[in-house]
Amino acid sequence: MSSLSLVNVSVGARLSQISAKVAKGTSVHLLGENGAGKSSLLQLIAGLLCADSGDVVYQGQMLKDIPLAQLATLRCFHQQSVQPVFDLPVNEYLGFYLQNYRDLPSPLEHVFELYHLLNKKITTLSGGELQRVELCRSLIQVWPAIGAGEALLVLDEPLQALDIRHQLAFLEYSRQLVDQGNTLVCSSHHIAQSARYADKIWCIQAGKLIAQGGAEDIITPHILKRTYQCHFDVKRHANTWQIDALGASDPP
Ligand SMILES: Nc1ncnc2c1ncn2[C@@H]1O[C@H](COP(=O)(O)OP(=O)(O)OP(=O)(O)O)[C@@H](O)[C@H]1O
Repeated sequence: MSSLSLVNVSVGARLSQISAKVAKGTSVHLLGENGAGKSSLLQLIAGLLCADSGDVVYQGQMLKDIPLAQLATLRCFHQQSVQPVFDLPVNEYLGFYLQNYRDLPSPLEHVFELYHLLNKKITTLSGGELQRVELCRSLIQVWPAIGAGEALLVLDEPLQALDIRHQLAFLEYSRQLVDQGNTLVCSSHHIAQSARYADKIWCIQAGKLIAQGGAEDIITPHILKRTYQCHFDVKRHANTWQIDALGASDPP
């Protein structure tokens, strides 16, 4: 069953006639150059941007007909950059979102290694520390749905600012969440990590979905060149990928 269907969706000059399906319990990574439309598509999927034409259907219901309060229990949206406005310690900030939970769910505390950050003021965190707190906050919002394997996780550049250890910890954890039935749609500028961890990759170029499929079909020099206007050398190892960008001009 499809968790999410996009049917011929357009938004101004930002997205043009996008049609795709996301099965429940799968992960989709969006690749594309700056300004291609990845964030716009994620905002649309999260119900935060209205389509000019076409439909977004989530679990058999038109997304625009789902009350925001209900949607907020089913899907979370992690923004690409968040400026903290509250000068609060991290534990008090996250406490706003915990609702009926007394403590931070331990998998989140563990994956995002928040132990030593909990008493720090949120305004004093490094970029990567803030990213870990914000990812944690996004997942807390839908924690009951995650537990039931019913959540839709819409994450704009979740790997941004994370060091490599925290990138891998997040990617491994998101794989577990997807294997439990949750659905993940995220954007990424880390092509090799996406090739390794995504079930499906969507390539966005100038607001159009120009290619979609598994990594073995999509992560090719030809499709990456169409996506990024850049030449690539691609090598696949056992379960990792080596992807070298060779530059915009023709290779010698
Ligand atoms: N609120 C807005 N109103 C009008 N145009 C917008 C708005 N937000 C973004 N755009 C435009 O839509 C296009 C797609 O932007 P978007 O943020 O979706 O790109 P992106 O693929 O996420 O890029 P990046 O990799 O730089 O994050 C860009 O041309 C951008 O200038």
